[in-house]
Amino acid sequence: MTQKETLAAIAAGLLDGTLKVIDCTAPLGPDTPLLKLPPELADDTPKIEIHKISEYGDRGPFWAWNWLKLGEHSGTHYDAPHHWITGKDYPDGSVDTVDPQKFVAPANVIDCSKEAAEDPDFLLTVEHVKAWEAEHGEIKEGEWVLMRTDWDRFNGNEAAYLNADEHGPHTPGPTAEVIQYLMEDRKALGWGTQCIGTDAGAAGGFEIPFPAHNLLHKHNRYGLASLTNLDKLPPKGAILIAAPLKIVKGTGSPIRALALVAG
Ligand SMILES: O=C(O)C(=O)c1ccccc1S
Ligand SMILES: [Ca+2]
Ligand SMILES: [Mn+2]
Repeated sequence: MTQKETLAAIAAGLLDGTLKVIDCTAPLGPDTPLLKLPPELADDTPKIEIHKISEYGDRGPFWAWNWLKLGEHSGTHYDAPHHWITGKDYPDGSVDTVDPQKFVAPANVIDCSKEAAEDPDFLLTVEHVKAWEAEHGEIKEGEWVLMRTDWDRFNGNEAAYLNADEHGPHTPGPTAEVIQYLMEDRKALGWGTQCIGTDAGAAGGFEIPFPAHNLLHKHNRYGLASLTNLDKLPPKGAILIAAPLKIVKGTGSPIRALALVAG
């Protein structure tokens, strides 16, 4: 099949509905859960605000529009290499300089939903990833690897989504070795999760603090956080559209994550 025929088939599938578009994005507004870091360590992203400029009234008779107070790393969002000190020097490491060719790519979805339901501190290991590859096929260079935990079910309740106690947040994520493996052995495009960030909740206390951020961006690769509806994606075969806003020198951006899935 030629590229033209491939595109024509995609167009036909989109129009007749046999090629499904799955929304992998959480609602973005004042109720969006945001990361809470230890106050003695860091400042946090402020809550999202949506301010009305006009709504067909005396300040704009025929139109409605708002202005936003919005952090780059809010809701379903994209982490660019400049987000982390290990990626700070890449000339193509901010959201406005990442090659757009990287904004559409195949996705591997590793289902950890049962493990995460049993243990909120569940960590995906290289053994898990290799067992998954043995069943579904190898992760190929340039593909996304997404950790399905169905944590999006808590997204409407910030306390449940962050799941913190006196010891800190308890949310699932990867070991450092998994990210090392995906970056160095598989040359994956990046790593995505359904939790507040690409790292596990306890990752601040790991030997390499926040290893997913550290290693993804050290390798000039990308992260996705707060994804939804990964339960609607197959283990392999989906195409993920994950394009950040072209924020000048931006370290990340809220995105509308969309997956193309064969019907
Ligand atoms: O990239 C993020 O939004 C994120 O998860 C994060 C940001 C800053 C510090 C730690 C983390 S864990
Ligand atoms: Ca769902
Ligand atoms: Mn982020």
